[in-house]
Amino acid sequence: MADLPGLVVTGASGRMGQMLIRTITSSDRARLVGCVERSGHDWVGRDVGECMGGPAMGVIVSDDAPTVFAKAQAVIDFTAPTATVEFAALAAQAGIVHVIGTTGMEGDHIAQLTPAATRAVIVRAGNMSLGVNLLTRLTQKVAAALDADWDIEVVEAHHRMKVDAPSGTALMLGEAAAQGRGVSLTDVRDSGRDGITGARKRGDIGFAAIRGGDVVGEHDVIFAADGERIVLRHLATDRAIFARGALRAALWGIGQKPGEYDMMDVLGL
Ligand SMILES: NC(=O)C1=CN([C@@H]2O[C@H](COP(=O)(O)OP(=O)(O)OC[C@H]3O[C@@H](n4cnc5c(N)ncnc54)[C@H](OP(=O)(O)O)[C@@H]3O)[C@@H](O)[C@H]2O)C=CC1
Ligand SMILES: O=C(O)C1=N[C@H](C(=O)O)C[C@H](O)C1
Repeated sequence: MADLPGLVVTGASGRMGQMLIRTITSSDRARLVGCVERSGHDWVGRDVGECMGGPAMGVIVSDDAPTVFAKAQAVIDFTAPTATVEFAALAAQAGIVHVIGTTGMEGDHIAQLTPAATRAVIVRAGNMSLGVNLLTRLTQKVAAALDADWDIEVVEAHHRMKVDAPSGTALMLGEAAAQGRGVSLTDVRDSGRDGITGARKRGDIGFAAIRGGDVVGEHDVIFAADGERIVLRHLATDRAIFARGALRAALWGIGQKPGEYDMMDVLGL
């Protein structure tokens, strides 16, 4: 057991934090060696199992990331962009793998990961599930096969607590569609339509976001032409799919050279 790779979870109290803790502690391929929450959080200093309403796990939640990272081979981080940038520097200092599930990262956040990736492995993806990563490849292939007579729209739905839009997954799918078409998403992205928007511009890739209830995550990529429509769809009904993907990414990352990777690399897609 002590030989298994040691993993840390940041944002331990979050929806994904708790799912990751359950996934790691029920796996026979890794062990949980630390949990991090921000200073002042009422879980800090308490056993994480008890915080989650179950038996003690022997892991005390800490707000001291550098000390906890020093005991681990990888950290799995589903938090928020500013926190993730800070954790990337600390993971690089400790020389451990940093698996990033955090979405809503803007260009400047992503640029700040580059120095860390010269010293350590970073695996980052807007969606860690096998299904979505397969859908991403399919989207690229379908987009490559069709011309701009086919309008591309990405529609996503998530729970009422989600703070970023379009979702990280929607952007992954949009990027794949743009790549398939041989264009840059920045040049053709159309998100947040409201009011008199004018007719749709040929070649644009549109995004629409629905927020409500407890929806785990739903994504449609629609290819709409005159007289016909293709819809590629992924429905997530359980956050365990993301946690399993993140665990797989952490174990894969431990054997790699420093650099920035994504789930396509991990899954070999
Ligand atoms: N890539 C993927 O496959 C998936 C990605 N996600 C993404 O993961 C992220 C988290 O989602 P979810 O678990 O639902 O969100 P939650 O809000 O439930 O959890 C976020 C956690 O991060 C902590 N956190 C936020 N900011 C900081 C900070 N500055 N320092 C330390 N901790 C911080 C929060 O602590 P506090 O409560 O104190 O704010 C909380 O514990 C989102 O970006 C989401 O889009 C989600 C699912 C799948
Ligand atoms: O915030 C979420 O919940 C999710 N976020 C990711 C995203 O932004 O795509 C992945 C998944 O859809 C759930």
